[in-house]
Amino acid sequence: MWRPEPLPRTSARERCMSADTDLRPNFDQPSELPHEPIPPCLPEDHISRQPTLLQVQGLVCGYGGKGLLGPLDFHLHQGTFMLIEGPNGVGKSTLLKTLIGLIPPVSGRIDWSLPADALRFVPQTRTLDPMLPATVFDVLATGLHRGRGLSALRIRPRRNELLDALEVVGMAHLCDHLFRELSEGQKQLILLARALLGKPRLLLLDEPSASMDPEREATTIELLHGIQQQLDVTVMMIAHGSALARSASSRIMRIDRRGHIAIEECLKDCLDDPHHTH
Ligand SMILES: Nc1ncnc2c1ncn2[C@@H]1O[C@H](COP(=O)(O)OP(=O)(O)OP(=O)(O)O)[C@@H](O)[C@H]1O
Repeated sequence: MWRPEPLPRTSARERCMSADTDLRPNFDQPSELPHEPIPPCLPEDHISRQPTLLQVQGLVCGYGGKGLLGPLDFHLHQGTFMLIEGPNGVGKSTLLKTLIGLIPPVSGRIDWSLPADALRFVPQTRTLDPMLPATVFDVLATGLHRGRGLSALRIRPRRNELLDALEVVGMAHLCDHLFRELSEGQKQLILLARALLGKPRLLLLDEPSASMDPEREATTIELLHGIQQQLDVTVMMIAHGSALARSASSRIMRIDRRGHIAIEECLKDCLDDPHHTH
C-alpha cells in the first residue's frame, strides 16, 4: 500500500497532548505559531519552485448568487500543506466545496492545473447519511470508483488492498463493521483511508480530526504531514485551532468574520506571493 515511512521525529504527539489552549487563534490578530514547529523535511526552497496547482482570482463563494466569502485571490503550489482556519460559519467548507466544483462560484475564477481525478475530498462525517447501509469495506471500495462512471460497478476490490489502506489509519479491525455504527472519529479515519486509496496528488480535508481524541489527532496529522512530505501530496485542510495542525503547515489561510482572508507563510523561502493579505 502507498504509505509514507514513519517520520524521523517523535515529539509531535507530545506537542499535541501538551498543546496550550492559549494557542487558539484570534482571527482578528495574526496568531503566533507553536514554539516548536514540525521541522520541514523538504529543502526550504523546494516548495516555491514547485508548479502552481491552483490559481484563484476574484473568487466570491456563496449560495443562490449571494456572496458569503471573498473576493479571494490566492494560489497553491504543489507540496504545500495549507491549513484553513476561521470562526464557525465564515464559509471554510463552502470554500473547499466551491474549489472542487460542488458549489458554483458566485463570481471569479478557479484554475486547476491538475486533473480532477488527482483530487480527493474528505468531507465532514456529519454531512453523510447517518443510516448509510454499508460496511466499512463497502465505503472504502467506493474510493476506487471515482471517475469511472458505471464501469465502476465491475470493479472487484481486492480485500488485501482495502485492508492495507485501513491499516495505514489503524482501522483494519473494523473492515466488516457497519459504517454507521462507528464513532465519528473512526468514520473520519475510514474516509481518510478511502481518499488515500485513490493515490491523490491533492487532498482536501474538512476538519479531519474534529472528533478525535488528542492522541489520535496527533497520529492523523503526523500521517498527513508524512504523506505531504514524503509522497509530495499537496494538502488543504480545515482545522479549528489545532496547534499541531499549525505546526505541520507551510501556509495558513485565516478567514475572518467579514469573509476576508490573510495568508501566513510558515517557511520563509516559500514567500512566493507578494500580497500576504488579500
Ligand atoms: N446549501 C446551503 N445553502 C445556503 N446556505 C448554506 C448552505 N450550506 C451552508 N450554508 C451557510 O453558509 C455559511 C457558511 O457555512 P460553512 O459550513 O461553509 O461554514 P464553516 O466556516 O465551514 O463553519 P464550521 O466551522 O462551523 O464548519 C453558514 O451560515 C451556513 O448556514
